[in-house]
Parts: sequence; structure tokens; C-alpha cells
Amino acid sequence: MSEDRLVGGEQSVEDRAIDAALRPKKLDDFIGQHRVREQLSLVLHSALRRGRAPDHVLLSGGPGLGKTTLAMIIAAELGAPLRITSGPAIERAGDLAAILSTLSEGEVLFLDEIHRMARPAEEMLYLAMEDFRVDVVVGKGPGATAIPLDIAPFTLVGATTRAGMLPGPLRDRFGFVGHMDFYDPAELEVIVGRSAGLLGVRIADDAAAEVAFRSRGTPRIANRLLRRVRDYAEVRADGLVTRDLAHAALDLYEVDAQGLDRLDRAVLRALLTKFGGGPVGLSTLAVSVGEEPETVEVVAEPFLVRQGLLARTPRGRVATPAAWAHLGLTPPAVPGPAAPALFDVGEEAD
Ligand SMILES: Nc1ncnc2c1ncn2[C@@H]1O[C@H](COP(=O)(O)OP(=O)(O)OP(=O)(O)O)[C@@H](O)[C@H]1O
Repeated sequence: MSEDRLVGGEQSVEDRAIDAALRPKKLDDFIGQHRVREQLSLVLHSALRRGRAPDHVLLSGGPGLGKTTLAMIIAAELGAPLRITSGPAIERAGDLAAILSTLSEGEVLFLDEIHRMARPAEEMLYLAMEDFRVDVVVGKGPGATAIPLDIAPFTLVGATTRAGMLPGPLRDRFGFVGHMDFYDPAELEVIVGRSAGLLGVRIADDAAAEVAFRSRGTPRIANRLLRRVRDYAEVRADGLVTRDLAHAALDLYEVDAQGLDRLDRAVLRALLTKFGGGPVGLSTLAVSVGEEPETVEVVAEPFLVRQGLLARTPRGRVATPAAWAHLGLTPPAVPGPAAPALFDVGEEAD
């Protein structure tokens, strides 16, 4: 469901075509993520100096934050070929063996969604990462034998949106782990400006800021919103994206000033108007907006929590004061501690 959303972080079919064109190719052109960039630069440059393949790299962070882009940059900086695959594509250990055994020396293997790889493949990967060796099992049952096969030294770049789901032994085999954070609006503004240049979109600075601000800290969403405001400016005006046009276009697509879309607001509104701000259970909240609990939990809630609009508590979902303010509603008066009884002078309390 989230793939259909203008503000979903996952890659849509349209994104796939355009993502490649908008990817920075060098570490110096990669905007934001200063810490990861600097750490990675050291890892890569020291490996280049030593003439050795660098340590394996794990990149963790939400969808659309630039993990694939960084993997491509790593290969480019090393001047090495890049092979791309993903966890779900590796269903059996044999699938992985086929890839590993055909890697050339120094090649970078990008394994996206590494947390979704099949278990037996994962175990094969441990050995490959550590000793550049795979054990190919020949035969079945008691007669099965493992034939060790040397593979060329390579660098694994793993990407995951769920670092916590990776088994410890796998995590420990990465020499460098980079945690990618959400981008701040100033960084996204630079990304929007850069992408506009590449796509030939004329956009005013304050319009780029407007797009950046509504992009939920995510470059992929920023690039997507940029394309929608471009369409609007081309059809309804002369193509120049001004702040007012960006505003009008994003309002039309129901992406509000804080980056919330229709679903986010529906969840928040139900929480406030039907349940007085909570606490309310997830399934009750989901039914009230006509969605599956999973959709509410996975698609809407993380951003609402991150924006400080909703809190998950053991008793259920609760709206924060900022949620009332965001939807322009007044919270019900909080029944304070019982007011002290008033007595006439001279009268004593019991
Ligand atoms: N730091 C950045 N500077 C400029 N553009 C960026 C940056 N990070 C990401 N982008 C752009 O955002 C888009 C999405 O990036 P990318 O595909 O690398 O994200 P991802 O984290 O790999 O996503 P997923 O988890 O869905 O695979 C690309 O078009 C890329 O050009």
C-alpha cells in the first residue's frame, strides 16, 4: 500500500526510472549524512592506499535515504565493478554460491534487504565474508560432502532497513556499520535544487524549501514531490515553480505543511475526534479509518511518532498536544486534581 503513496519511502515504478538519473556518483556529491560520509571516506581511502579490498560495509536506515546510492559510490570510488542483488532474491544457498563464485577480485557485492535472506544462505555468507571461501554441498543425506571453494576477495555492502533484525554473527562480520539518518530540511533543499538542475526544472529557492520541508526527511520523497510540482507548474503556469505554485500543487496532492498525507491525517483525526485523543487500541483505531491494523502501524504511525504527534503506550495510541494543534482542534479540558473545597471563614474542614 505504501508504494502507492506520494509520501511513501519505498521505490515506485516511476521512481525506478528516475532514481538512477538523480543519483550522485561521487562521495563528494553525496549530500548530508556527514558522519557516515566521512567515516566511509576513511575506510575507502585507507583500503586504496593499502591496495586491499576494504572491510565489509553495512548501511542501515529507512527506505529512500540513499543506501543504494552509497553502494554505487563505494564501487565507483574503489574503481571496482558492482554486482547488485537482494535478500529476497536469494532463496537458497545455491543462489548465493552462484553469485559469490563468479565475483572478480575486488568486486563490490551490494546485497539490499540483507535481513530478508534465507537462513542457509546467511550461514554460507559468514564463511565467504570471513575466509573468502564457500562450502558447496554435493549430494544429499548422510553421503553429502562439503567441497570448499575459494572465492575472490570482495567487499560486501549490505543494506537493511532493520539493523535490529540481523543476527549478531552476521552484524559482527561487517567492519563498518553506517547508520543513515533522516535528512534535515536544509539538506533536502540542496537535494531538490540539484535534482531540479538535472531534470531541467526551474524552481525558486523558497519553492525548493517548501518541497524539502514536506518530504519527511527522505530524498526519494523530495525527488518525487519535485516531479509533481513540476507537472503542476507546467500545466497551470509557465513551468517556473514558485512557492505559491509548490504550495498549491502539494495541497492538491494532499501533502500538508508537515508532510502528512491523507492517511496520516485520517488516523490522527480519528484518534482526536472519535477517541478524545486516546488511549485507544491499534485495531480499533484502524477500523475507524477503514484500514488494516498493519497499514496504520507500518505506513502511518512511524512518521506520526517521529513528528511527535502520536505516542505508542502500553495502554494504546495517544495523541500529543501537538496533534491537536496540527489539526486546529481544541483538546478537551483535562479534569485536573480535585479542586480543594472552599469553606466559609471560620469553618473547619473535616
Ligand atoms: N544524499 C543524497 N544526495 C542526493 N540524492 C540522494 C541522496 N540520497 C538519496 N538520494 C536520491 O534519492 C533516491 C533514493 O535513493 P536510494 O535508492 O539510494 O535509496 P535507498 O536507501 O537505497 O532506498 P531503498 O531502501 O528503498 O533501496 C535516489 O534518486 C537518489 O539519487
